[in-house]
Amino acid sequence: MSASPQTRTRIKFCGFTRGEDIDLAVALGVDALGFVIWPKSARSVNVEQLAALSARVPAFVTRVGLFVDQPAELIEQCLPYLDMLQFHGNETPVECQRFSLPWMKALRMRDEIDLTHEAERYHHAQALLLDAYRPGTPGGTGETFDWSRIPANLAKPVILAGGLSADNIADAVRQVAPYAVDVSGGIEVSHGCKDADKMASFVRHVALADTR
Ligand SMILES: O=C(O)c1ccccc1N[C@@H]1O[C@H](COP(=O)(O)O)[C@@H](O)[C@H]1O
Repeated sequence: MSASPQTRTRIKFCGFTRGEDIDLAVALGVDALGFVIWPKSARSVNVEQLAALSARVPAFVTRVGLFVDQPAELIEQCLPYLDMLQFHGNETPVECQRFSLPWMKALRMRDEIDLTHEAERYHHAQALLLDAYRPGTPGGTGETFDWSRIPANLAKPVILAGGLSADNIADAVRQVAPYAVDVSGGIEVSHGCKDADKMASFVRHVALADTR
């Protein structure tokens, strides 16, 4: 539910593990930086690493913690270092809502998903993040999905994710007109290590698409 007209597509870069990559993303004007707390990810950081990386993020840049069906106690430990939560597993609306921070719910685009219903179900979410579906993997697959499956006028802001890169982001922004876009693999040299040129090119292509 968007209250005001959108002027530009917001950008979230996800999966930071290195301070120098954070500095580059901030310099590029990226709106939100994601930290994967899920330990099975090749991009995961623990609470101590999160604290150190989070301290590097200046004011007015949103620090997002990504969790996949993890214990509430662990999430509570991370809260002081975050501004927003990203639930990327099978968390229920009640489970997402029990913390003191705003949150987004990631939905994987399996064939039978009903996004209108999910938007009602997760009505306390600030946004819905739409990602590709690969059985057995919660996300970060580097795969795209058919963007035409996203209904127009969904009751929640859409954060488009899944296999985005400088090569396809302009098409994605023009076709979907999402509130924001989120990328991890498409701006990396290797898992958790971001590529300065890919990050800059991604931001440039979003801006170009926004102006047309
Ligand atoms: O990045 C991960 O390792 C990850 C692990 C578990 C769930 C989600 C994960 N990342 C999120 O997945 C999407 C798409 O990533 P990609 O651009 O296709 O690599 C994005 O929202 C990441 O935040």
